[in-house]
Amino acid sequence: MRAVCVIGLGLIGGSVLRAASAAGRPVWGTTTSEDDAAAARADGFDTVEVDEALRRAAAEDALVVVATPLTAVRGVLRKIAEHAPEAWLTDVVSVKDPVAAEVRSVLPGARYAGGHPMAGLSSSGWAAGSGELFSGAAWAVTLDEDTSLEAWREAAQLALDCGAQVVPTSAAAHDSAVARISHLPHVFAAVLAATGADGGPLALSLAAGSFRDGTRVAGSSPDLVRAMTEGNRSALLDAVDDALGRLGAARGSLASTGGLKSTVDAGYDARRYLDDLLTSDRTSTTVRLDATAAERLREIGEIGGRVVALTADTAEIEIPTAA
Ligand SMILES: O=C(O)C(=O)C[C@]1(C(=O)O)C=C[C@@H](O)C=C1
Repeated sequence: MRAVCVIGLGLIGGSVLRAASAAGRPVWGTTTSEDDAAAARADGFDTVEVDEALRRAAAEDALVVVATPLTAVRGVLRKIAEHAPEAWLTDVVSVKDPVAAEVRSVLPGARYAGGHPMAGLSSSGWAAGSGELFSGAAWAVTLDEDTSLEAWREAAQLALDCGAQVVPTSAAAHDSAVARISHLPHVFAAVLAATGADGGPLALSLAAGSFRDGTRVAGSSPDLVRAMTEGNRSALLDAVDDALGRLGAARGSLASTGGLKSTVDAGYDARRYLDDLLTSDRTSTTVRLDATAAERLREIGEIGGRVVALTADTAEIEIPTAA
């Protein structure tokens, strides 16, 4: 089993390290946080300083996983270029196009496929992580024209070892999807929390389920939220525009007719669809891919003992999810 070297041992990196280790892979990690390093060591994990971690990655032909905030990625890639310029490489950063662009410019020899586990908590740091964080979660693994299939397979295998479900996507399609279902919710949560707080102590002392659910991620680390939302600026602007259009329509309708029917009905239908998706007894994931990506994935055939099946005409991919 290929060894795994994790750079950044916060909530996500720390959870990858634990899960990969539990899957039986040799693992070590490195972090600039003294607290996270000490906590990881106390839990029995091998942590070393970054140069040593990367020298070891080169010697053992390990998979290097970048698990730092987007703002630190360029510096980390430069370090990797110094010690392991042809590394097997993936990352768990929540935007994919900017990371892929950095890899192309700083580490052209790396065998890279981007990754993004769709799991998190509003708390951060090693102590908040767990080897089960990704269990059953979707994990995007990016496939673009210049992605090597071997690198894609390595990144997908890590996701499977962490108990996640692989969702293949291009970096650009990922970024616009995630702008809507992750970055926009973080902006909404911030706006909602601040708007509710403007209602004063009475409003907050009456706050119950809807306000708590809608504002939960407003309690996430502001630095991390800013790094992911600002890092996906263009796609997020489109999503914000779309949402503003809907809010404007809701306001217009409320002001003119007093009715919110179309707003509420559209939200209800969307949420019911999501619930069906989450609760259905799925034995496979179906993702629509463009024809080129589908054709390339067909070459992989199988990852982690699971067959990747493509339906011929529609360029959809079915990945059985049963472990
Ligand atoms: O559950 C949370 O607290 C999260 O914010 C997790 C969440 C999200 O759902 O938006 C946030 C960022 C990650 O990149 C992926 C998932």
